[in-house]
Amino acid sequence: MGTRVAVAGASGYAGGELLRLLLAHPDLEVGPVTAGTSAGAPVTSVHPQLPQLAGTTFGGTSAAVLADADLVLLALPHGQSAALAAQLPPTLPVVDLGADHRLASAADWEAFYGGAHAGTWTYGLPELPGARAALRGAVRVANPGCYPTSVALGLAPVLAAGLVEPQDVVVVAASGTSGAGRSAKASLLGSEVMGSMAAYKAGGAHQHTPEMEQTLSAAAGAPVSLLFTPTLAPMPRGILATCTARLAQGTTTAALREVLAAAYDPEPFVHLLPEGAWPATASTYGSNAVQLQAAADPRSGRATVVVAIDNLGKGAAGQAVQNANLLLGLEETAGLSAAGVAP
Ligand SMILES: NC(=O)C1=CN([C@@H]2O[C@H](COP(=O)(O)OP(=O)(O)OC[C@H]3O[C@@H](n4cnc5c(N)ncnc54)[C@H](OP(=O)(O)O)[C@@H]3O)[C@@H](O)[C@H]2O)C=CC1
Ligand SMILES: CC(=O)N[C@@H](CCC(=O)OP(=O)(O)O)C(=O)O
Repeated sequence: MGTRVAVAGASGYAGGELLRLLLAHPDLEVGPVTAGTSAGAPVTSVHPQLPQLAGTTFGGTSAAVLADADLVLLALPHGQSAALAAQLPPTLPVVDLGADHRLASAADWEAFYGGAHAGTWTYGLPELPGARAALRGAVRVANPGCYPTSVALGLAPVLAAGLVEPQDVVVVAASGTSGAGRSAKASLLGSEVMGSMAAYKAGGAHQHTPEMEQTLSAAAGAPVSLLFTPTLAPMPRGILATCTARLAQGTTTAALREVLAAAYDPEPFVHLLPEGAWPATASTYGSNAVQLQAAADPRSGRATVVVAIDNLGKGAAGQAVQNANLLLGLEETAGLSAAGVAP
């Protein structure tokens, strides 16, 4: 029998994408599949795109059900993972797609999410320096947030190289509507989203701000201050993050690109585009790919790094499978594609 993977929150958007990836994975197979209000319903009634699971129904979510697997993927709303994970056998590998175990600072958790801080797990962004080795030896992994994945990959190398200043980083990012989860469907499918873009949680209020600062401060070796403005775009999937930061003295476009190329040329999923080409979400659609580009603007004194991902791919389920591969000692790229679906 292959390695069985349990998915909690399998009736959600991230859960559905996890199931799609697991069904195509050469070494993993779908184990217990659990949900909340959808428990008892056929999987295909929620995910008609997964005919291989005809005949399978969602189970109720409990530690006992999930423990009947070799690895557990938690795709539950924020605040729902910690209590459940605490009841699982400590040796059972778990990747949590939610935020419960991402932040080291209890004060930041309480300020942005509320409630008690559950603790910190190994942060699952394999392309960050040193992360891969830590993930290979980990049992519990906090999968990063969708926006923080894009921003960290864009800015960490240039901050680490001292090419931009750690203070006054500004990020404006657009997300597809699936980023808000299935439960937001009724309002997101309505006329208020189609044909319009809207900012939300602006003015430093978004819960991903401390997660971005945490990762980037570690990369820079100095505290990073960052203003993040998320926007909702009328598309089902994708994140386009536009990150700008003050240039350090003498930083050129060539220097930014050289550092990003050195960081990502060996990476199977992260692609620095040819100079002058800028990322588009469509190129990453349905994949675990990341596309990025950078330029220095001496006139404004700022660097721009633009990053595109699929929020459900590298922003959630793809990254979780990449982390699961590392935890289980499998080929890191197994079951994952860097090729997007286009047009
Ligand atoms: N969507 C995205 O792009 C990304 C999502 N994530 C994270 O993944 C997680 C899931 O997000 P997403 O798929 O978008 O959310 P959805 O709202 O689409 O799905 C939530 C899932 O959790 C289940 N659920 C809710 N409450 C409970 C409960 N009390 N007990 C058991 N199951 C419950 C739901 O089941 P049911 O519907 O049957 O009640 C559903 O399966 C979140 O933590 C999110 O932050 C991370 C990165 C990106
Ligand atoms: C469009 C939209 O609403 N996006 C969500 C993304 C949250 C999410 O999915 O959270 P994690 O990535 O932390 O798990 C938001 O901005 O809150």
